[in-house]
Amino acid sequence: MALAVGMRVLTRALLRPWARGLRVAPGRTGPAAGGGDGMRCFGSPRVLVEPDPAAGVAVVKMRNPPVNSLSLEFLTELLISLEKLENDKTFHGIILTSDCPGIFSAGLDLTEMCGRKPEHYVEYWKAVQETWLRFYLSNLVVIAAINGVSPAGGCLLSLTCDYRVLANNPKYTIGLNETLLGIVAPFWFKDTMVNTIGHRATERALQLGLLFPPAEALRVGVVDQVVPEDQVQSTARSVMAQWLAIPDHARQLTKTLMRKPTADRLLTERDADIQTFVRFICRDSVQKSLHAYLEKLKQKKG
Ligand SMILES: CCCCCCCCC/C=C/C(=O)SCCNC(=O)CCNC(=O)[C@H](O)C(C)(C)COP(=O)(O)OP(=O)(O)OC[C@H]1O[C@@H](n2cnc3c(N)ncnc32)[C@H](O)[C@@H]1OP(=O)(O)O
Repeated sequence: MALAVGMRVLTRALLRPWARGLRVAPGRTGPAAGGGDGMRCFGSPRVLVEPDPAAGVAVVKMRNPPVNSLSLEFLTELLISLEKLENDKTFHGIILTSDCPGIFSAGLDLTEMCGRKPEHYVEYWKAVQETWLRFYLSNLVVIAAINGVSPAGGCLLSLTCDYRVLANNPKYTIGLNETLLGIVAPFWFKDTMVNTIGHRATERALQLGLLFPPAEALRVGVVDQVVPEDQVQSTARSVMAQWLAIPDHARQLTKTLMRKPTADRLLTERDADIQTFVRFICRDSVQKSLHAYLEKLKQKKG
């Protein structure tokens, strides 16, 4: 498909400067998680991929401690892993989960958006856009096994998936809480949420910066299933089997049909969106809010 090919070329071009110096980590030996045929785990320092070739599935574990914040390097590694799996005909689905106990992802890395130069903000925002586009439109079935708290960008990442399973732990809240930080969720964050839970629920959730605990997240539809913590991975696997039983080309085309109009909106306004982000993030008032928020996080410990 022209769009997919175009995006791939774009990704490669975008990734090249960031990817320089990144080395793929040597795989752990032994059978893949889920009883695969012994194919080695692979990945990079911040992303561990556990392949199960027999099932056509790979578990992608985010491991950017302490909180899986979506830094530029981490996003780059995630994209490289996704591209590698998409290019390997063995795989039809991935389960996206976390290797950091209690945290799925703390969202965008606040240090990438604070006290940096405008050129850095441009580079960072391109990576955030690219990650959203690539995950949102991936031909693979992508299931989020959400085993921790998932605010803002962490929630967005899970919303790009085809299905979300959340561990039933009251601490594991999920939502787009940007307004609480004095910032605004961009239109494509909002569109992704609208496509998932509808306009009215999104309007309320975004303005109030709601972080939903599991029962509430299920009720409003931010997640598809809430299960005991020790069943998140096994549930994600059974759901995956159900999705993989559908003829792949029909499922892929249907996914594109559903998601392309939303993705196209960003694709046509990509540069303008970068400019909007940079203008917004460079404002003194926004920088002050973000600094204050980061300080509050740091002081929590002391
Ligand atoms: C018009 C439109 C224009 C466009 C307008 C712009 C649009 C931008 C959209 C933004 C989207 C986002 O995702 S913004 C990010 C939103 N994210 C959040 O609000 C989550 C903030 N974090 C938390 O609430 C908590 O850290 C939480 C994840 C629950 C984990 O709590 P814990 O007690 O386990 O851990 P903590 O002690 O808090 O954190 C451990 C360390 O990690 C750091 N840390 C925590 N979250 C971090 C983060 N997101 N980025 C960087 N660093 C983070 C802390 O400062 C600590 O650093 P040390 O003290 O040094 O160890």
